[in-house]
Amino acid sequence: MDATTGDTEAAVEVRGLRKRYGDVTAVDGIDLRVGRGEVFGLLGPNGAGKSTTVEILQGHRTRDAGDVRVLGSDPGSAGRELRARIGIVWQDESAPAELTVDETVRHFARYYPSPRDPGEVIGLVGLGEKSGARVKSLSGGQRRRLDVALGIVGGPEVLLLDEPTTGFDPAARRQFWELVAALADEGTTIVLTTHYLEEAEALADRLAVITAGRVAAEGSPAELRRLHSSLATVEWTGHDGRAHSERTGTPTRTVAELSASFDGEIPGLRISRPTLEDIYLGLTGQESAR
Ligand SMILES: Nc1ncnc2c1ncn2[C@@H]1O[C@H](COP(=O)(O)OP(=O)(O)OP(=O)(O)O)[C@@H](O)[C@H]1O
Repeated sequence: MDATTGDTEAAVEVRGLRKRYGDVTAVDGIDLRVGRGEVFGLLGPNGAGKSTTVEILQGHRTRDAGDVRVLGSDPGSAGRELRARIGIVWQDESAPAELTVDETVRHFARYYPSPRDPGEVIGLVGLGEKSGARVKSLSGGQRRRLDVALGIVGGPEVLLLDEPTTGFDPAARRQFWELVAALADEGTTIVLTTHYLEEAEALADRLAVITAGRVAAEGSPAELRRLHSSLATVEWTGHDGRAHSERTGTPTRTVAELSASFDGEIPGLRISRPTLEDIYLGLTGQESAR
C-alpha cells in the first residue's frame, strides 16, 4: 500500500462536489483526492452521503456541481474505455442464478478487453471450492464474494466498493479484508464506504469522515488520532476519596501538580487519550459510550 499520496498521481480527484435530491442535500461540497495504489475509506453514519459520492464516481449518478476525475476522466461523461478500468461491486448483482460460479465469472470476463484469469479470481475471493456450484445455491456471504469476483475480473485499476462487508459474519469480514489488502498490494486503488470504524482502520491508508454531506476530517487513522487527541483525560482519587477527572492539553503538568499535592504517589491515577472511536463519535455528533 502506498500512503505517500502527497506526491502520487491521483486516481480519484473530487472538488466541490454537490448533489441534492429534491429538498435533501446529500453531498454538500466534498473535496477528495485518492492517490494511485491507495486504499481510501469513506466513513460516516447513515445518510451522510457516502453512497451518493461513490455512485457519482462510478458514473451512475449525476451531480449538481463540482469537478470529478477518475483516472483523469470525468465518469459522468466517459464511455466504455474508462468503465473497463473501474471495478464496481454492486449491492445486488444480477448474476444468473442457474449458472455456476465458474460460468458466471467467465461470462462477465468477456465484457472486458484484458480480463484477469477467471479461475485465479475465483480462488482470490475464496470461492475455489464452490467453482462448480450454481449461483442460486450460494450463501449470502458467498454470493457477496461472487459480486467482488465480478467487480475485479476486468482487472480494474480503481475498485469502488460500497459497504462491501455488510451482512458478512466476522470470519468472512476478516477474509474480505485480506482480499482487499492483496488487491492493494497488486497496486489496485480502492475506495470503499463503510459504517465500521475497525474496517476503515484495518484497511484504509487514509480515510475521510463524512457527516451531513461534508468531510468532517481526513487523514490516515494515525493522523486523525494525532490531530484530534490533543486533550488527554487525567483521572485520580482525590483527598476527599472521590473520583476526579480533568481534560487537559498539559497532562504532565497536571500530574506533577497532583504529585506535589499528594507528596508522592497519586491514588487511582489514570491518563487516557481518546480512541479513534471516541474521535469518530465526536466528529459525527454521536455520544461516546464511555
Ligand atoms: N435516490 C434518492 N432519492 C432521494 N433521496 C436520496 C436518494 N438517495 C439518497 N438520498 C438521500 O440522500 C442522503 C444521503 O444518502 P446516501 O445514501 O448517499 O448516504 P450514505 O452515507 O451512503 O448512507 P448509508 O450509510 O445509510 O448508506 C440521505 O438523506 C438519503 O435519504
